[in-house]
Amino acid sequence: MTPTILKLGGSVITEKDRAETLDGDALDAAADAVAAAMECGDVSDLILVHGGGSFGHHHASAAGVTTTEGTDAAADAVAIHGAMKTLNQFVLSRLHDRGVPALPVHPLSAGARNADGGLDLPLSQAATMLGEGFVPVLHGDVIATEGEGVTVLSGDEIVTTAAASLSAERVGLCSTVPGVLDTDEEVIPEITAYEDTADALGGSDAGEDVTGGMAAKVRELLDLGAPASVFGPDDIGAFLAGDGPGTTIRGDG
Ligand SMILES: Nc1ncnc2c1ncn2[C@@H]1O[C@H](COP(=O)(O)OP(=O)(O)OP(=O)(O)O)[C@@H](O)[C@H]1O
Ligand SMILES: C=C(C)CCOP(=O)(O)O
Repeated sequence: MTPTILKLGGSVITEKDRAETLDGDALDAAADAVAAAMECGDVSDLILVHGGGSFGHHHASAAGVTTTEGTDAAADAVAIHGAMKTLNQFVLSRLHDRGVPALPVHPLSAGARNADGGLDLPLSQAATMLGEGFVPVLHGDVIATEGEGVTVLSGDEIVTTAAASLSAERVGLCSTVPGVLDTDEEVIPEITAYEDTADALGGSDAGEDVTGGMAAKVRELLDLGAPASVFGPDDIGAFLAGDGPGTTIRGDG
């Protein structure tokens, strides 16, 4: 089994500058593209991951929790995790409306980080779901972290971890932008080293974001041993059909 992993950016499926606000039209369009690709056989072993948008990032920011700064307040952890489960439920129901057999996987209950930040995220549940014909849907979350309480786990880190442990064939990150943009706002077709694009790379312009926006995304994807595509919402279908839209990030692992 060589799955395809697609992340739906939180900035795509939510209104990132308004707390806990879904972008229903954008989520419908993404769900349409996934359902169409599955129905015509463009993709079969598909894992979906979604980001936090105005659900996770809003609560994480209010609690001062990031990928490295944790909290030991259970109420804050539950607020962040609960918001992400709410968003996950929206994603699942839009997929179910279209006949996609999606099942939730909540990382808080599955994995942990050690004191060095190393992530242990067992994914046998997702692998077994794939084998049974389901589409696992993971999401950015909080995760128990040695010495920090809980920290934020970004959807991007889930993507790279899952891609490595499940030997993903294809990896795609759908964000609001049509790819990684250079300083003239043109899509960069291929990135092989962080220094090539560092001048143009910033955080998220789409509201609160505790996980670092595009700069963090590129760093994460360069560490992956497989090529990954960053593209906009209009290119979900093209990606699932096997094209490499937007920017291809090709690190050396
Ligand atoms: N050089 C760049 N090219 C493209 N986008 C950039 C660049 N520099 C900064 N950005 C910002 O990065 C954002 C994408 O990162 P963001 O973390 O918001 O994505 P996401 O994965 O869709 O959302 P989330 O983190 O909520 O899941 C873009 O919307 C843009 O505002
Ligand atoms: C803020 C939380 C809880 C998840 C962040 O995931 P991301 O939006 O993929 O960076």
